[in-house]
Amino acid sequence: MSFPNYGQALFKPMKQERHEETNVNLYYFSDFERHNAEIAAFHLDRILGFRRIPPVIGRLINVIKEIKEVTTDHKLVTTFFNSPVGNTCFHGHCSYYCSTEHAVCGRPIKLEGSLAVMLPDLSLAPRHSWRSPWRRSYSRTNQAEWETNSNYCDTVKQTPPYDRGTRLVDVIDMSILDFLMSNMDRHHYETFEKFGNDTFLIHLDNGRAFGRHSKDEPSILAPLVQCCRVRRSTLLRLRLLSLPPYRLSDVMRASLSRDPLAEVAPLLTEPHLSALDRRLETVMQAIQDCLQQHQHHSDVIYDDIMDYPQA
Ligand SMILES: Nc1ncnc2c1ncn2[C@@H]1O[C@H](COP(=O)(O)OP(=O)(O)OP(=O)(O)O)[C@@H](O)[C@H]1O
Ligand SMILES: [Mn+2]
Repeated sequence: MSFPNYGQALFKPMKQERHEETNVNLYYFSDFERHNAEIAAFHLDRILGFRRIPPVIGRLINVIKEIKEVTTDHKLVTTFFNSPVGNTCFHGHCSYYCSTEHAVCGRPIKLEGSLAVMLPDLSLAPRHSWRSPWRRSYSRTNQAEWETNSNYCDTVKQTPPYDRGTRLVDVIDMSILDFLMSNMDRHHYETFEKFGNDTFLIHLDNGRAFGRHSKDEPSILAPLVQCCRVRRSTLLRLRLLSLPPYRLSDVMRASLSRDPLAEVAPLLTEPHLSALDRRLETVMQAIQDCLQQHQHHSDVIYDDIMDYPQA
């Protein structure tokens, strides 16, 4: 979406009700994208102290006044229609999913959506897209190597850029974030090319997170479990978020209540918030198991805050 002041944002419309859980027969790669997941992922990433997801905010949009009547895309205007119950819908033009069957509909003209801050244009700030070493196979029949080889991390650790610096612990942070929000769709992550290899990661596309609250997906934690490495700053933050006064679900609830869409309905339902606390316990237990399996704490804990005193 482009604004009159030339600002841009990436818009994802609401596709699914907040209380709906992803159908158990759907593979992760067929799941819908959820606008509230994009918003909640931004908040969670910030609460974890990572700040690798560009800001995302919710908006209730009037599809006639704020899209149809002001767009300069004349083709888009021709795709607006009224649904049988009188809601205003549109589908735009693209190669897949741009048809009346996959239209986006207002109620009757109001549409919820997420707006992500647009990163600088690729011509100004080129980004490198990195395939995650723990990428899923995106197939109903094939397994990825990490699913069958329990020594997989040893290979990753020897492969640049994971063989030095913080890249490996960055990917492990990413797996903790994804496990907490149950995102199985992290096929890639990005970096700004200008900053070389010693730089922070960027996590775009979080729309398939927060699909199920009643089930956890342990395989998302494979990088942590297989490598038994974690940043000390991450561990300290997770510990803090396990304490009653800073309970992750409470901090998330408070943070999400500041989003404009919270006035329509809470961004995450209570079962999703409790799932965060349950999954955080699982992460803490995984780190505990690693510490027990290793002789020295420093084998497991990557000390990235050396001037901060040990507990
Ligand atoms: N905040 C952003 N700023 C700039 N570009 C972005 C932003 N978020 C996503 N993109 C780019 O837009 C494209 C599509 O975004 P996204 O992956 O979220 O949508 P998608 O519908 O899930 O697409 P895909 O099927 O490719 O995963 C990606 O190439 C991504 O690099
Ligand atoms: Mn995607």
